[in-house]
Amino acid sequence: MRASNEKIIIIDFGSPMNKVLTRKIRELNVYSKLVPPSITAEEIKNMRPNGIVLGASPESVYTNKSPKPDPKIFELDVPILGVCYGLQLITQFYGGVVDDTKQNEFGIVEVKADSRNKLFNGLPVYNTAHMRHGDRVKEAPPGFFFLLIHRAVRLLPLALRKNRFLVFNSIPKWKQLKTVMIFYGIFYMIYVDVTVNGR
Ligand SMILES: NC(=O)CC[C@H](N)C(=O)O
Repeated sequence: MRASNEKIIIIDFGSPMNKVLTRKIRELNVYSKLVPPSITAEEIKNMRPNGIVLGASPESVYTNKSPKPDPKIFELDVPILGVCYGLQLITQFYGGVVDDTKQNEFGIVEVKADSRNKLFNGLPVYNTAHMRHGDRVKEAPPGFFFLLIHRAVRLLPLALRKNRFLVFNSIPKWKQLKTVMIFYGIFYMIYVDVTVNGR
């Protein structure tokens, strides 16, 4: 496979999954770099990434001690993907509500996709995802909407906001996503091997 010139920056908020994510992106022949939350938007801009991933964390976004990125990253003209905690950060930043479900969930769950969206072209409507969380997105921010629904709790918004396209070289089994979309949050761990149709 030919290496692409693309570069993805992953902000590490403390979960070991962020290292897995970094490696998985590299396996797609896309350069990826894991950086601490203290990195500034200016520093990221100078790295000229094609996309930014806000990674997972054991912390909860609504506490004081939770790590936060430089809010100016949201002003950069770079697509952002939020995974888990990253999704919750985006939700909170844009005025949605994240709360505590008071029950930790760890393992495989069934999720239902909005099949009208091209992101899910060629994939079954019902799928499984690997989850590890205690919090949920209770209310999506204005302009965002849920694209993946957990059967029990609606905590899987893959939210569309702006037409900023993030292009990975290819995503095996998600090859339709040569165009992975926009500015969005995703709680669906496509990079975890145990996720059917994920990787
Ligand atoms: N996987 C995660 O990033 C979890 C985020 C957050 N700590 C939660 O419990 O929901």
